[in-house]
Amino acid sequence: MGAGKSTIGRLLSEQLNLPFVDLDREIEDRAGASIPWIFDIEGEAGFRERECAALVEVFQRPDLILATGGGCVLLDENRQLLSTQGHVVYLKTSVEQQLQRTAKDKNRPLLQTEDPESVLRTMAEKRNPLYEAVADSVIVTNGQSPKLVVQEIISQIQVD
Ligand SMILES: Nc1ncnc2c1ncn2[C@@H]1O[C@H](COP(=O)(O)OP(=O)(O)O)[C@@H](O)[C@H]1O
Ligand SMILES: O=C(O)C1=C[C@@H](OP(=O)(O)O)[C@@H](O)[C@H](O)C1
Ligand SMILES: [Mg+2]
Repeated sequence: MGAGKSTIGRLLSEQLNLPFVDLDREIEDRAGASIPWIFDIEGEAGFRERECAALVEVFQRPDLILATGGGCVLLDENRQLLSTQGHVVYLKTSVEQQLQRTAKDKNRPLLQTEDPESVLRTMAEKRNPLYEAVADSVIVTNGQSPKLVVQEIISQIQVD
């Protein structure tokens, strides 16, 4: 969360002239409800089911740039799809930067706690190895403008 997936995904899609899909927006459209509402009514488990179903459907479409949510790597099935059928870019970001970038946004239910920093640290411990495992490219975003991150992705994809 706050790594810049949604922001950079959109900019990258414009640069590469490919359709852009934000998986969270896809989940909201399919559900006819917001992410906070889904978490509230169905819990994280309900959200993860919806996330998996949306991911499977998106992968049936032709080439596109996809921004997932940060927890999309938690399910084996999702990791399998991402690593076998996608070129995955891991936007590696420190907890300090995540905190700065998410501070004012109330739309991430998992961070609406008294201590978002410890939530993010616990998540990083569990998730960072999963991001490393599915990634084809790794880009550190700390202190880098979105424009620079996009340029870095394009140059890495061309090298690969
Ligand atoms: N490289 C960056 N440098 C500074 N701010 C950024 C960067 N990437 C994203 N942001 C800002 O951080 C916030 C969260 O970005 P977002 O794209 O929603 O992240 P994610 O989808 O990974 O949770 C937004 O306000 C966005 O403008
Ligand atoms: O990391 C997570 O578990 C989540 C990240 C969010 O997306 P972003 O990573 O785009 O904030 C969104 O999918 C949901 O709030 C859960
Ligand atoms: Mg996002």
